[in-house]
Amino acid sequence: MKKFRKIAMIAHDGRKAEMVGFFKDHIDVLKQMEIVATGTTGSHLMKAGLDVECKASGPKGGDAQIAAMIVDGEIDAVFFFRDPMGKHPHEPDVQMLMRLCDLYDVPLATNLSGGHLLIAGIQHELERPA
Ligand SMILES: O=C(CO)COP(=O)(O)O
Repeated sequence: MKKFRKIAMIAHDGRKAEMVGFFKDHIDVLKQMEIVATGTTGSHLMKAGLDVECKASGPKGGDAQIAAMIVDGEIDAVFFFRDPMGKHPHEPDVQMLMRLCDLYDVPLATNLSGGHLLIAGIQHELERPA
């Protein structure tokens, strides 16, 4: 199992409130890692209490920037709360990011329940003796 040092957090507009609630629920685990986020998601998360590295907004290339970090081996897990009912001009970037998670075997949670499970797995790893 890999160690979790840096994670990405992304939420479509219809899922941002959920992401902020998730962030607050798990802040004790999340504060042990570096967090990178797409622009608007990141600004919401910073207001909720932790330092977050903010990339461009999703429609302006933020997903693509995080995808490039995945290729470079910089991201250990991705929380991407997607809105399946929304239409997104940058859908190709979203697909690319998810494809690269699969290609590089980076764990990806695309909804709240998956997010809770992934956090539980990360917490377990962080607490395991080295
Ligand atoms: O569009 C997004 C993900 O595809 C999210 O981008 P923002 O966090 O900038 O809203």
